[in-house]
Amino acid sequence: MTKVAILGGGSWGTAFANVVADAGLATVTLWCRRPELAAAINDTHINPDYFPQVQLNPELHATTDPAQALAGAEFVVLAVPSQSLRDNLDAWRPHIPPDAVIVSLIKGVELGTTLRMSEVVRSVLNHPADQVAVVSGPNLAGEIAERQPATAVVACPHEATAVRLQHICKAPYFRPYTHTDLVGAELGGAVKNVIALAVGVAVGLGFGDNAKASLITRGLAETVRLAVALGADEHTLAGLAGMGDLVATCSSPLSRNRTFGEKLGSGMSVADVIAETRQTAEGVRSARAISALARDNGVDMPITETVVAMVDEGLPPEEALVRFMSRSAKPERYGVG
Ligand SMILES: NC(=O)C1=CN([C@@H]2O[C@H](COP(=O)(O)OP(=O)(O)OC[C@H]3O[C@@H](n4cnc5c(N)ncnc54)[C@H](O)[C@@H]3O)[C@@H](O)[C@H]2O)C=CC1
Ligand SMILES: O=C(CO)COP(=O)(O)O
Repeated sequence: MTKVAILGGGSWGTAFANVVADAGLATVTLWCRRPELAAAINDTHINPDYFPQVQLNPELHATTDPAQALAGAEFVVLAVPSQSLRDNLDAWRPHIPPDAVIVSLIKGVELGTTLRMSEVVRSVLNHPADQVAVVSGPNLAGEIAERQPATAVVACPHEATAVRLQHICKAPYFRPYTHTDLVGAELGGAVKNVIALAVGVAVGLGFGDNAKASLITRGLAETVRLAVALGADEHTLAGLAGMGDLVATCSSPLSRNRTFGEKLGSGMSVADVIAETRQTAEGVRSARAISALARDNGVDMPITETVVAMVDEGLPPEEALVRFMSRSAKPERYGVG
């Protein structure tokens, strides 16, 4: 059987490891940071910290030893926060088989370098582009852990690699589609977290569906502008990794990014929201990196910039709204192509 290592026993790492175990074509080892979590998964087949109500596949094995997780792995799946990935990869590098396919589940952009996660992987591991893939799409981990139906995109510039990955994660409730547009799939996932934050703010301010739909649609427009400027196919963003993920995340109270924004919009300070947010809300730190990437490429991303102003510069949500609504009048389509 194919050997798969999944590095990161948080919500998506656990849920995705369960998908691969349920798909039944691979042996799956989940690397967790904490020994008590690994022991609970091995002994009870439950991840008590993230999904206490879910019975995981009993074939799923957990360990805190990266060497054990990575020995002989044909697929190495990364499920840690975007801003720690580089340090994690540095530590794991000696154990990662050079011919393994590296799969990023991570939806973020690195602060400082503005690199996408696949670029961070390649810069640390020197893996060829054909051996680096991403999984993205409307994939709220809580629903997938409960084995509710979902679809996803598995993207790799080398189509045969995407097909191999598709096979090992195709479970009865999880339907992955292949794609070769890695850039589009990655940016769709990263930017939607920022847009979900903005939608959350609108919800927290008490606004209704017109405001939400406007942010989702204009959020997609600025995602497309950035992605196309960086070489993506604009149609990718009309698919699961673009519109699909954006709609799911912006509509769901399960979304950590939307919830973060909702708390800001209802009057909490950024520091207070950060203090009570236990799981990763990627949009909070990736917003600044995405806005820098946009600026470097001459792309206008007003929603992203407004989120940066609220999260990093303390702009009150009410003022952010005024700033956004008073921008100069424009045609609906500009700056694409
Ligand atoms: N939760 C979800 O519904 C989905 C999440 N994602 C993406 O997956 C990535 C991981 O997110 P989640 O699993 O949701 O986050 P999480 O907060 O639930 O789990 C993060 C995991 O990384 C570990 N971790 C945190 N800091 C670390 C560090 N410095 N070194 C090593 N490990 C560290 C934690 O112990 C935990 O196991 C994010 O980029 C997120 O955007 C993508 C799709 C769905
Ligand atoms: O990426 C996700 C759904 O596809 C999860 O969104 P949050 O990180 O906002 O919870």
